Amino acid sequence: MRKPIIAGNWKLNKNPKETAEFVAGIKGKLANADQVEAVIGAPAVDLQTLIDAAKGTDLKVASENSYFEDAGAFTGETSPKVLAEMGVDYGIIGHSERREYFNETDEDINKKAHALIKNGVTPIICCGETLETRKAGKVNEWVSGQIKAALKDLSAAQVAALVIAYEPIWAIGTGETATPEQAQEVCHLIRETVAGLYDQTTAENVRIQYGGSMKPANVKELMAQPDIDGGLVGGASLQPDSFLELVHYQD
Ligand SMILES: O=C(CO)COP(=O)(O)O
Repeated sequence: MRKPIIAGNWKLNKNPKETAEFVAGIKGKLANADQVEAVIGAPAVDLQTLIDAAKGTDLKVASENSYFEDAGAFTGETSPKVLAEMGVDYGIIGHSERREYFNETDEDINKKAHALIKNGVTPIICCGETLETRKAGKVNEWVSGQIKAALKDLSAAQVAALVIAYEPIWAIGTGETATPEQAQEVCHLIRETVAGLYDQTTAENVRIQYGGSMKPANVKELMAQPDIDGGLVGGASLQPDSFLELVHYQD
């Protein structure tokens, strides 16, 4: 059974003070931790505050990006080894904003996945197509290509334990959500791709999130889809009440 995972991705929002305030706002209110995993992905400069504030709660912590080397002369980068030492649970990698604005390639993302796993941090690997690719009818080929590249040389056991986030770029921050059917179709394709690369058991274990304007008003119908196991949420994860509503979508 795949445990649903609702993860916020704060992007470049919130400072340490706002981070602590957010956690104070959800403290004692994650009532369904045995049924749904709740995660917040925060900027690197907020992670220590988030980890300290989340102690004693069921909230898990994610980084938004990390490098593929543990240490060395890599000015400005974030070490996956240090993230693990700090107690970070998940590492978001390959977000479309990183691919677009910071020129991250599929090869970088694969190296980052290996580095996180080596250090005991669970990757959340993002994929998704542009509107142009969708209009050209090339979603399947594009997304399965991203998945194959990101998972290169990972073992079946490693893939079964990680999380894949399908985020159609045209739905991110636009208010335009993919329909549950559109999201399900691609999440199913991702699971089929994993089954083809590995086996049915691995495909049945890997968790797949949808991301792109997920909010309290649409979370239920998206989560009702058989291949959608969670959400990666930007805007609607910034306020405690909205995040709590998403985590409690089953109520
Ligand atoms: O990019 C996203 C999460 O990683 C989605 O952002 P929004 O929920 O703001 O559309």
